Order: sequence, then structure tokens, then C-alpha cells
Amino acid sequence: MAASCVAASELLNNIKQISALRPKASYAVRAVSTTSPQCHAQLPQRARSAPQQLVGVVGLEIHAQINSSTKLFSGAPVRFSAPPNSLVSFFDASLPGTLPVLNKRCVEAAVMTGLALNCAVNRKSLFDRKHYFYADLPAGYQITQQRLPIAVDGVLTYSLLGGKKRNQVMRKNVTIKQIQLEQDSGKSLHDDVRSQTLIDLNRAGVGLMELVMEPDMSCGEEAAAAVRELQLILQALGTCQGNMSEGQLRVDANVSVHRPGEPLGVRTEVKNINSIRYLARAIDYEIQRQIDVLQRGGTVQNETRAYDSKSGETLPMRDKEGLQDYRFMPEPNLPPLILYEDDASLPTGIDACQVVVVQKIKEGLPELPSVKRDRLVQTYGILPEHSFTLVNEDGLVDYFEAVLKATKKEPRKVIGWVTNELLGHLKQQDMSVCQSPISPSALAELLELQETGHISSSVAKQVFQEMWRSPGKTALQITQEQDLGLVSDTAQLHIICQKVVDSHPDEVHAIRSGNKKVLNKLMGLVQKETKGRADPVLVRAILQKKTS
Ligand SMILES: Nc1ncnc2c1ncn2[C@@H]1O[C@H](COP(=O)(O)OP(=O)(O)OP(=O)(O)O)[C@@H](O)[C@H]1O
Ligand SMILES: [Mg+2]
Ligand SMILES: [Mg+2]
Repeated sequence: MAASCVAASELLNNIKQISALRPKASYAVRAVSTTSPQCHAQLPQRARSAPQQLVGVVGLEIHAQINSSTKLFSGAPVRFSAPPNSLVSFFDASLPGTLPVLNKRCVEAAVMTGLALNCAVNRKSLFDRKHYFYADLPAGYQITQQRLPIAVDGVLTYSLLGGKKRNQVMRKNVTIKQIQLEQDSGKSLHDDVRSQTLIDLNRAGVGLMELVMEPDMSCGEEAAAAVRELQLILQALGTCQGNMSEGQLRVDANVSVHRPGEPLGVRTEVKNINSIRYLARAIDYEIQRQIDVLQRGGTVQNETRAYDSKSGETLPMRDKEGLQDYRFMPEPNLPPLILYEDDASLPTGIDACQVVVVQKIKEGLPELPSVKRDRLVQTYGILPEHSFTLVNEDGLVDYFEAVLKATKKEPRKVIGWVTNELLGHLKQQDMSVCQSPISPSALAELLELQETGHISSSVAKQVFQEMWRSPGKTALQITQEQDLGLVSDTAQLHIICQKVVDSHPDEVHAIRSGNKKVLNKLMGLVQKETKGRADPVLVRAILQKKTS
């Protein structure tokens, strides 16, 4: 391998101090609200065809850092948050005489991703140099695939929850124009106090897959759902860890507005988006901003804008490439990248370990999120929207299946506890599933108490709240300490039911005149008296007798 690692101290001594060249990213996190233009796809048919309505058009460019132990063209390690300039080979620092050596793992990851996104994987692709001058790109060019990328013409199918109650799963497609392999740049670190910029080359040369999507989306919500699906696919494949806040997945949103049926409008490109929530907000803000500009009689400029998560606005960064000439040219130090269909198509004398065979990668593709959702629906009889929630929330499928293993309760009865009770509590406190104070086995114990008739369903919810507040206490302990067990003493229930019947003559009259639903109100009153502990089957039977 042509490139080797330079000692960290050596490079640290040589860190260039330069004046700030790039605008700084603003990563402060604060909830902001933005105007939220309606999704074109969700507009009623009449509004959609109304000629005067301006609608948003969104196309994403996504840079996914390839999950590989070494860089794309050098043997330097890839690691997040290592000391600055400790993971830099001579090649990454562009020392004269160094040559790129293509990392097979990165090629395999791009092929795998292309196959999972239904792309045509090119048996031959080419590398090119794209020139631009930034301090964090020491060669003065990036090696990318401009003329012939590794994969083209794919499709990403994603789903949105729509309808009045947001419980209808709506499937949508976005076309993947291409996936290209390219190098990441280094990082400029801005030191405000000393008013200088330092360069960290640890990221320089890390393998990226740039996924370019066609402008098939129309609002922030659609883009957010598509990126979430892509993130789940990449994580299932293991080709990218997909953490947006750590920059492993970086999304640039191209946004324009137009009237349906007319040519697309001028686009702006929004950068600095480091979470899916901010992506949706940035896009909706930008669509609304462009609509306002046009409605005031102005024109939209073709420019790059940065999203400021503090204010929830997009702000101009610099003019777009109209002014920039990348001077693309073929990379002379890398031959065409050739892939082989299967072992039979390997030319004689070629070692199968040295090349990438597409068929082998196809055979090794893991279960993708959409297949997982279908499997969950079929195996457990749950609704599609529930499978959607389970798969989209990190760790929730495992949690759900762990609860099922420890209880005899039917999956269809467990699912509500997991997607409403548990997830509701987690969301309220901005916690992830792995941070839940209630473990799957603790929840299973609670559900068993309910299933075996020891506690009523309303008491089970009270116990759940108490378990959330006092981690470590079991459902049984709480039930015993607070005397929440089911009251099945018929004599005692008779007395309570009689009291309720005597004090509600109008309701009793209504039931006797045929309005049987009113019985539920009386049942509710009995439960109120017993703090939800009365055995509902017994109470119903007693009340029916008393009101017949
Ligand atoms: N009118 C438009 N409105 C919204 N998005 C658009 C529009 N036209 C093109 N796009 C999107 O812009 C992106 C163009 O990406 P591409 O990589 O081809 O070019 P680029 O942005 O000029 O290059 P660079 O990689 O240097 O940013 C695509 O995601 C495409 O879907
Ligand atoms: Mg691009
Ligand atoms: Mg772009």
C-alpha cells in the first residue's frame, strides 16, 4: 500500500494556521417552530390542480460515510473523535509521490447499497478529479465519480403516516439518480478567541457514497421520511452508521417552488442540517421563504444557504457553482473500477479475493426494513402502522419481541403498550428505547398480572406510571404496596353497585328502557369508587341484574 500513517505529533506540529475560510456551522439545539407549507402530495385533488398554487420541489444530495476500518484510498484508520491529525497517511496529506490504492470494502459497501436501492450497478465505473481550493482539501481536488458512477437509476420506497388520525401508511417513491464513490475532506476548526482556523485531516480521505436523488419530493415531511428510511437501510446493511449529528450522514436539501405543470423553479441548496427534524424544518422554511419572495414580485437566487437551528431560518452562505469551475478531469492514478457478475465471469488467473463479485454481495444482503415490517405484520398480526412505528424507532422491535417472549399475552394486546404507553413516555422525556427505566421483562411482568386477572387494565396503567417513576420496583411490589389487586369479593361489589344504582335513577331508567350503553357509565362509576380495582366481569354481571 502506497500510503502509511504519519505520527500524530509530527502533523500536529505542522498544523497550518489560516484565517477563517468557511462559515461556521451552528449546532446549538433548540426547538423552533417554522411555517409548514402543506405537502403537495397531501393537498386535496382540487387544490393540487389549482393553477395559481405554488408548491415545493425537493431533491436531496446525501453524503454517507462508509463504515470501513480504513479510508477510501489509504490504509489510515477511520475513527470518530480521535485526537486531531492522528489518523492521517502521507497520501491523505497529499505528500508528493503517494498514490491512491482503492479500498475493496468501500467498493463492496457501495455495491451493496446500490443493490438495496434497486440501482443498476455499473460493471465499469470511473474516477475523476473535482478541483476546488479549501484548506481542508490538501490536494486541491477531490477524487469522485463524475462521468461514470458505480450505481445509477435506483428507487427508494418510503412511507408516511397520513390520514386524519395519521394512522394510514402511504407509500412513496423517490428516484435515486446515482451513487458515486468519493473522498471526504478534512475539517476546519475555527478558534474564535484567537481568530484563526486549524485543520484536522483525520476525516480527509474517508470513503463517502454520494447519493443523488431526483427532485421527487414536495415538503419537509416527505424528505424526512425518505432520509429516515435510507438511514434504516444503511444501518441494516452496515454500510454506514448513519448518525447525522456525528456527520456520518450529511444531507443537502435542494429546494425550489413552481406551479404544477410548469417548469421547475430556480433551486437553492440548504446545508448545515444535522438531524432529520431540522431537515424537515429547514425545507418547509425554505419553501415558504421562496413562495413569499415570488409573491412579493422578487426572484429566487441560485445560492447555497445554511440552516440556523437556533432561529429556524435559512441564511445565504455563498453563490452557487454558476461562478465555480470544478475543472473535472479523469483521475490518472486509478484505472477503471471493474466489477464481475459472478465467479463464472472471472477471467482466468484472477484471484476472486482481489475483486468484487456482484452476485456474492446480492446473496449476502440482509433483511431490509420494509421486509422486516411485513414480517412483523404477518408473524404477530399487528397493524401496518404499528410495524412502521416499531421499525422506525431504534431498538423498539427488539424491545417488543423481548416482552413477547416473557408473557403469554397476545402480540396484538402487547403492541399498544409498547407503541403508546412506553413510546409516549419516552418521547415526552426525549429518551431513546435503550434508556427506558422499564425493562422488557418488567413490562412483561406487569402484563402478566393483568392477563391472569390480578389487576384490572386501568390499574395496570397506574402501575406502569409508578414503575416509570420508581425504577427498580416491580409491578407486583407496587400492586401489593398500594393494595391495587383486583376486587373480586362479590358481597363487597354488590354493596358498591347498589350505591351507584340508587344514586343514578335516570341512568337506570334509560337502561331499563333499552339503552344498554348507559350501563358502561355505571360501570365507570363503580370503577371510580374502587379506584379502578373492581373485577369488570363481575361488576357488569351485578349491574345487569340490578338494572334488569
Ligand atoms: N429545480 C429543482 N428543485 C429542487 N431540487 C432540484 C432541482 N433541480 C435539481 N435538483 C436537485 O439538485 C440536486 C443536484 O445535485 P448534483 O449533485 O447533480 O449537482 P450539484 O448540486 O450542482 O453538485 P454538487 O455535488 O457540487 O453539490 C439533485 O438532488 C436534484 O434532485
Ligand atoms: Mg452533488
Ligand atoms: Mg449539490
